[in-house]
Amino acid sequence: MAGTINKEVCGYPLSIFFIVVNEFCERFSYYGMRAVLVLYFKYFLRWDDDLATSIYHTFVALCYLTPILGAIVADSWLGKFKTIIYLSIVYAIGQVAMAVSAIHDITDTDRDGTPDNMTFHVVLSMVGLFLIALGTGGIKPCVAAFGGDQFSDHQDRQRRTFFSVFYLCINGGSLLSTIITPILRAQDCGIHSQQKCYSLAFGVPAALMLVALVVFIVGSGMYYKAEPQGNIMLDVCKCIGFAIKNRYRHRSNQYPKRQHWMDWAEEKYDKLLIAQIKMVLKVLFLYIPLPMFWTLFDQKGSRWTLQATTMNGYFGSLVIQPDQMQTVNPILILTLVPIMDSVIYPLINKCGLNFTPLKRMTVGMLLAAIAFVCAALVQIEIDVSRKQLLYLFISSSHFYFFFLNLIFRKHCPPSHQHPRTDDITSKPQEGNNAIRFVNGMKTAVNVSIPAANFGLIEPFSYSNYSLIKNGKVTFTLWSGSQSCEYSTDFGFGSSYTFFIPSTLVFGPNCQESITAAEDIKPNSVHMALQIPQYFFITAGEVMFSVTGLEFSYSQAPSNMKAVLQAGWLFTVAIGNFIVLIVAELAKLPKQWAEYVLFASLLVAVCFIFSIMAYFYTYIDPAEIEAQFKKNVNEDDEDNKHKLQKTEVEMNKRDSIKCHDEDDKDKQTKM
Ligand SMILES: NCC(=O)N[C@@H](CCC(N)=O)C(=O)O
Repeated sequence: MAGTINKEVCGYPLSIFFIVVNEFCERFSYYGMRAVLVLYFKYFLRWDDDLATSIYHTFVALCYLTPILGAIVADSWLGKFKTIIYLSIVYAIGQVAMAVSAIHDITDTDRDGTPDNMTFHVVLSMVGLFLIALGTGGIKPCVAAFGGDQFSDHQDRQRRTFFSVFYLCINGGSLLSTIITPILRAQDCGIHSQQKCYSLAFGVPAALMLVALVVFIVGSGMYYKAEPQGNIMLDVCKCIGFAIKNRYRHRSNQYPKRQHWMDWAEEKYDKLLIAQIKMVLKVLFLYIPLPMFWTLFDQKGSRWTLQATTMNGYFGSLVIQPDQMQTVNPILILTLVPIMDSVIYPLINKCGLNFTPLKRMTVGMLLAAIAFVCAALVQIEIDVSRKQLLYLFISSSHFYFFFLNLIFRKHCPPSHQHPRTDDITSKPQEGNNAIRFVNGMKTAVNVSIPAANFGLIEPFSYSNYSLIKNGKVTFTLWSGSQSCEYSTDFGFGSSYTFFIPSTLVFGPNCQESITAAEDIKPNSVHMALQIPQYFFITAGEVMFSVTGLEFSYSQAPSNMKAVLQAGWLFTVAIGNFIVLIVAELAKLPKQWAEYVLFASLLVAVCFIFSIMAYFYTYIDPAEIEAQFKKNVNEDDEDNKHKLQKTEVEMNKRDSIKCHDEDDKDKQTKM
């Protein structure tokens, strides 16, 4: 580090405290918003699964395309500090826009609980997501590098510890937010009507982004702020462009071939820069198959969350929301990273196996493929249970309504017979339960719970369905001035018809009198079945992602570490685009088949990657650079030597000349 750090605590610059806290809050903000995003698309904006998944992955892809932009702005223009400040403001505005877009009351003019001008909500949320992608991606390559800048050259150990703590902060922030924001989303809130509280679920991440910004600004006086060094990316592009042009100009056979096509830039560019670009290109070539890993990895937040909505979230007395299942990933990261580093890798080494970074990444890919096979098996289990439920539904409702029709005909004149409300034939969304009442009494009955009112149910008539969350619910039934209570427990995704018999006696409770018909059974496949797929994908992430980050850093030349980091993040962006393309092209009718397709594609890509990795030779960029510098110095020494020799000879000649002239002068004077 070129600057001086004044304040240090336990050998660490105090400034990194602000950077680490900033990262924690920023990742909380990002992952918290992302955890509920696909459900917001589906249930608030009312998009179908495919559109929700497509827009989700487009957003994630954009978040990993913008790091290139952030790196260019920081390196060539504003510097990292200012780039982080300005883009964090953009980011916070985006989060606020998302929170506002989720307030249904803004356009709910008829106050029925649903937005009346969906265009307003869609446009505002899309603008918000664009600003967030610009902010989060833009600052991503800057914050880590800015943290690294705070250390002096002799603080290598501390810098390494900083990066570990930094990674743990990422996952700590992500863990907390993926627990908290789904809880906030599951709350009911609103001014005129109570709806799922997406505005709060986006509002808290917005507040955390503001905290991140304030914390970063508070540390301002303590940072080492390196000046922008000029845009290395531009130099790299120009050098590659020149090499291609020069090669094309000299395409005829009369020109001797060069060892590497980049050597055609030698006429104009420094040999060291050319060597550095060769190192980068070698790694970038190896990156080509990597996006497929991210294609599978990032479906945790979309397809897997949607899968969880069709499952049973009861863990004893604890109820897990579908989007909260994503917390399994950071929990496993926080435990698996230390276990891998201190137990698994040393054990493999002890067995005499050379578990190189590229081998680890290959195994990481295979683990991700296994995770998708697990997801497919879970999906098959869900599909089978649904088929059984549909059969049960058809048989129970047929029997039930045959029975009701008999009662209607007996008690009710044709003019009073009301048509039956449309039966639900598929599982209610979001793990809710669809409930309706049938009034078999000769008087009207009002049924209500704190969260819903079934309204006044006419004699021998049906109420509409109401969606009710899981857990214990107490219904209050009113007829004139008489009332009674009926309580029952609901699971996830069921449908019930409750029958109020003509013989109902109102009293303190009517528990025994009301009969329930289970039209659709609650979700029976337990969410715990998703744990194996989360375990495999996270173990894969530790082997692939953590190793990949380290590999990208260690194989990059000193002045292009950021270039390769941007390249690494670019593979994540491409991976998310592949989800869109494959899902769109394949259009498989069965979800499990799509999971198997993705797993097979990753195995195929993994095979190609292992062949490429076999031919890769690891390098020590610092050594190569030192060699070049030595050669240049030796050349310089030679040149200096030659120059000195020439100067001496010239001086000699001059002095002889001078002597001659002096002699001549002397002779003339004499
Ligand atoms: N477990 C998620 C995680 O650690 N994510 C990191 C790295 C993501 C990536 N694709 O490189 C993060 O910075 O969010």
